[in-house]
Amino acid sequence: MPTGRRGGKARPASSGCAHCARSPRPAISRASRRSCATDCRRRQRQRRAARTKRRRRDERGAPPPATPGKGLRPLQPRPEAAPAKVNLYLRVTGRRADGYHMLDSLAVFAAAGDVIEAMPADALSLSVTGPEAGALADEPDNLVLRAARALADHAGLRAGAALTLQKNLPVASGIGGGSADAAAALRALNVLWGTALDTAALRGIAARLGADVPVCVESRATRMQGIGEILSAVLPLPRFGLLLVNPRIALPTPAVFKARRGDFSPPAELPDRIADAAALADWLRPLGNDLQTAAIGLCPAVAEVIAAIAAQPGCLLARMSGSGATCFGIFPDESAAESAARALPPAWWRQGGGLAAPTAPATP
Ligand SMILES: C[C@@](CO)(OP(=O)(O)O)[C@H](O)COP(=O)(O)OP(=O)(O)OC[C@H]1O[C@@H](n2ccc(N)nc2=O)[C@H](O)[C@@H]1O
Ligand SMILES: Nc1ncnc2c1ncn2[C@@H]1O[C@H](COP(=O)(O)OP(=O)(O)O)[C@@H](O)[C@H]1O
Repeated sequence: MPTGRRGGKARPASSGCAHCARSPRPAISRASRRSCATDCRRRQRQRRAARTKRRRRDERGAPPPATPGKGLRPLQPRPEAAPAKVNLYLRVTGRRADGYHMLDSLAVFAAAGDVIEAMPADALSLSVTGPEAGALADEPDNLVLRAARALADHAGLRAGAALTLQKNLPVASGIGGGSADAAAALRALNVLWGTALDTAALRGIAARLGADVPVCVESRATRMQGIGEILSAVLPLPRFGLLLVNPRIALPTPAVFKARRGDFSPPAELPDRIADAAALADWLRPLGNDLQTAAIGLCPAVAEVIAAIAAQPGCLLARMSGSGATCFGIFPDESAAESAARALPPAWWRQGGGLAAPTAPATP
């Protein structure tokens, strides 16, 4: 008759160890059988102790100890892309009582970007590498660490991680590098810590870190409204080449919003269909970037960069992204954008190519 165990599979009775009903091979010695029985008694004692501890904790109503969740944890760090955000148009539609501006913008994500990696560790740490790392040397509170703390708080964890940021994007440059890094850290730690939050929950945490962070969770073409937290899917965009150029002058976002003058703009009207890169540029042309004039006032090099991009063969539109000073050009394809990048002054930061693959599944 099978000797069943509570909630487990029935095991056959045997002449082996009396405690675990393990059936030793006939060749096994008496000494081995004795040692098996000793092991089993020890395991039984450990299981009993654990059950007693759990029961006592339940009786006290205490929560389980704060440790990372039990989801999948990568043995090797999976590099998490943090693609640059580009505002194809940006309209300032109003201002809230707290000083934040209401926006209407179409954000896309370039193949160029930073990279985050997260490894298991007892404490939280960040090491910054890459060509633009120097600009963050004096950063007192990197957005990557702020994102990690925000996720741990949300999940009620006391968890650590050794984070690495490969900083390729210029800092304070209107392409949301810090926001992309924060969003990538949330995604990487959501896996490492097994917190398994969905995209909508990650966006909620992201919104507490900065206006641009929610859109960077998925990194797909998205219309941003409100102060950046109201996100809606857009019609499929045609394939096009994207050139990014920064004159290597940092432009802080608050200063540009402060310098903006003039009326607010109405939101854009989105077409049903955009046939190709030329039609995309034609639609975007009148929509503008309402921060561009203010940015040029603070940093005249922005006008120089826009003129240089516009003069490249095949350029369909040249404009500033976000609060600058990075500017972008739309080209018929990736190779035209790459050629234009090579033709521009090497003293500028230039990246030509296409769009990034989305970094998270689309939110329903
Ligand atoms: C302008 C945009 C357009 O995508 O991009 P960037 O130029 O930063 O890349 C964003 O709205 C920037 O978002 P983000 O850089 O996350 O801004 P936050 O850290 O939240 O805010 C920095 C400061 O910018 C101003 N700010 C930001 C967003 C907004 N909708 N209205 C504002 O007035 C506020 O002065 C705020 O104190
Ligand atoms: N990982 C990070 N990358 C860039 N900037 C960061 C980061 N962490 C904190 N910051 C701070 O955030 C500010 C905005 O950075 P960034 O996102 O690069 O600007 P923008 O949104 O204009 O492209 C920087 O001036 C810097 O002080």
